[in-house]
Amino acid sequence: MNERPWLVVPAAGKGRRMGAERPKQYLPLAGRPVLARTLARLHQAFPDARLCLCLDAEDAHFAPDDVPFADWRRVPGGAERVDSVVNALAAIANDAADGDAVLVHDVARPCVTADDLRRLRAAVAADPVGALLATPVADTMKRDDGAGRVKATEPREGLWHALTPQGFRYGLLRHALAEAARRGVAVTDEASAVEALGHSPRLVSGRRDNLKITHPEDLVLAELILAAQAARDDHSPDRNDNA
Ligand SMILES: Nc1ccn([C@@H]2O[C@H](COP(=O)(O)OP(=O)(O)OP(=O)(O)O)[C@@H](O)[C@H]2O)c(=O)n1
Ligand SMILES: C[C@](O)(CO)[C@H](O)COP(=O)(O)O
Repeated sequence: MNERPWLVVPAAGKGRRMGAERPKQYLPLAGRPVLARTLARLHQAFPDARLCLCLDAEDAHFAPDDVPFADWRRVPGGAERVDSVVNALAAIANDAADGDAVLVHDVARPCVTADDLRRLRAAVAADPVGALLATPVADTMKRDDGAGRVKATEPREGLWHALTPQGFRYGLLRHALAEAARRGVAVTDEASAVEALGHSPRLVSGRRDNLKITHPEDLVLAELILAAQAARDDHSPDRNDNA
């Protein structure tokens, strides 16, 4: 496996659930756009990585100065997240080898730590199928009856929240996504496409504070998480990267 991973960052979403005046990746988070924060975390862990950044063709907010990587390219986003990832994999087809590691990370997850990123990368290197960060479900799970009442309490044993990054070898991931599209399999993350081939990606237990900014209150939480992480880690570059 090539030592320099490929990073695919889907950042072409509209942020409809956020309901802001611009896509959530361009909202300020502790003084910088969410996109800049997320890319800074990825760069901290993988300074030599090759980045594919999926952006909406009509994106009017992107600032190239927010990209800290030397080796990066812009790729047009697709209609859904999975289409953005497919576009990214197609864009690197001439440069990527089937055995190269590709880590896909939502731009909307700026609180991922360098430690989790490196552990995920190591798991991907060690596992022929691939791996994803995930965290065990901690709450009691209810199923509704479709009319606002509880139908059942579902067992939570063995249930995990899928996070990102999710990492796979280039050839397997491209094949899995193509097959999922051909068979009409619903794909909300990379792992589900690989699972549909009959494989079992490895679950790498990640931090619960690797939240996906989705709703307005998540932005407030993310700001608190970044502050707590910076206070915990004297060496965090986030302490000095507000410029
Ligand atoms: N067509 C799309 C849709 C989503 N994404 C990206 O996929 C990640 C996860 O998507 P989500 O959180 O659902 O983001 P949005 O699509 O922006 O949000 P919403 O569903 O509320 O509109 C985000 O980093 C988002 O930018 C993407 O690259 N291309
Ligand atoms: C990939 C993902 O972040 C895993 O939790 C998630 O599936 C993407 O979120 P979406 O709301 O389904 O786009």
